[in-house]
Amino acid sequence: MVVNKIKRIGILTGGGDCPGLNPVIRAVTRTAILEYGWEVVGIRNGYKGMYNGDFVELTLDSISGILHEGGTILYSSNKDNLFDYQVEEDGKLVNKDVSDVGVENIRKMGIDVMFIVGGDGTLTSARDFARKGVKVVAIPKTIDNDLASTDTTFGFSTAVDVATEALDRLHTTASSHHRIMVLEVMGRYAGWIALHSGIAGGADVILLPEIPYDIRNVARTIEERKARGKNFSIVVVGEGAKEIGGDITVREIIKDSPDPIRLGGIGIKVASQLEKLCGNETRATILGHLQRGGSPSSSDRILSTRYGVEAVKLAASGKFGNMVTLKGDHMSYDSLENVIGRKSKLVNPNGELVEAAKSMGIGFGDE
Ligand SMILES: Nc1ncnc2c1ncn2[C@@H]1O[C@H](COP(=O)(O)OP(=O)(O)O)[C@@H](O)[C@H]1O
Ligand SMILES: O=P(O)(O)OC[C@H]1O[C@](O)(COP(=O)(O)O)[C@@H](O)[C@@H]1O
Ligand SMILES: [Mg+2]
Repeated sequence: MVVNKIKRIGILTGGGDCPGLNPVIRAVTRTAILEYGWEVVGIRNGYKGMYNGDFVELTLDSISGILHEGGTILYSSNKDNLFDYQVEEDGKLVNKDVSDVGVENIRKMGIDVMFIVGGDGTLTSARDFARKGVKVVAIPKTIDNDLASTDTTFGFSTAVDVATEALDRLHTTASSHHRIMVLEVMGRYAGWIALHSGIAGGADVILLPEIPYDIRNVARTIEERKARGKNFSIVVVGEGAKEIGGDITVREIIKDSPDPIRLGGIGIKVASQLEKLCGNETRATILGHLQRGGSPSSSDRILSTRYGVEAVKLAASGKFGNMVTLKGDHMSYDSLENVIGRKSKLVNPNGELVEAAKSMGIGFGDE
């Protein structure tokens, strides 16, 4: 019954891009057209496109060949909060709530349901549009894997693969030169990418935002390796890692971004401290946006497809104001109110994975 009321859906991607966005767009479009006979409209550049009316018709043809492509054919933005949007009025720049303009634009386009793909920021706006009466179905995305309502987000596995490959490559050059190699990876305040790639890439030390470290403990782990005849070491640092009693390292503040802090620089700091303490030549690599670009892994393609198909089914059954989730191996959903109300999902310092790593002799700098 609900199905018959939907004729046209819209889809937008917001926040930092990540591998898997194109497979989600493809899954939503194909399922909507093939299973339900709906029309699909893409909204370009995240919420900015909703404000400017930047819409594009999505057809089976136009989404063909994007499954393996990184990025998003709809583009993305981590600025442009329509509830607090910068506009020019009487020659002055002022911030205003222009969300009604966005709602009116999608109404004029005949969009019955909005599919919104994003992380905590994008989904905060999605919740606010749902509160205004827009029929919203949300799909979680972030390489950081820090959204609490779902077990795993797409993009994470690809980011971990990229970081793991970087560690494999750093290993050989570290060994040739008896160096300490420090790799800084993304993740904001969550250490998932650092922990997973560190284990997969055989790191000797993993520094996480969730486990503040003492650099002397890190140096001791490296010295113990040297005593066993290993004169090189690999350290993975999550960008949000900090010393015990210390602060996060901020790279820059992006003023017009609702989440203005950009982390970065901790890898260089750790490398220079270790060079002094251990005496080995030390180099730092900041992996940066290589983790976000490029083709999604096969598991991310599958996960994105599952999220996309499930989101369309959720809309067809009239369950609006929800985000699709993965719980164990089951697709489910949670209300956007709950999703946004929850704290970020962080690494448990006493969890099984950290304990397993410690059992393997990996140092975390805390002891
Ligand atoms: N607190 C907020 N309230 C409403 N919208 C927000 C908020 N934070 C971010 N947004 C909007 O969500 C989008 C993406 O934000 P960002 O946090 O950078 O990415 P992500 O969705 O990956 O978390 C931007 O359009 C931004 O304006
Ligand atoms: O691309 P930018 O603006 O430099 O932002 C970098 C940040 O975005 C991320 O890559 C992804 O974060 P989001 O999922 O919240 O967009 C973080 O890991 C990183 O700290
Ligand atoms: Mg965010």
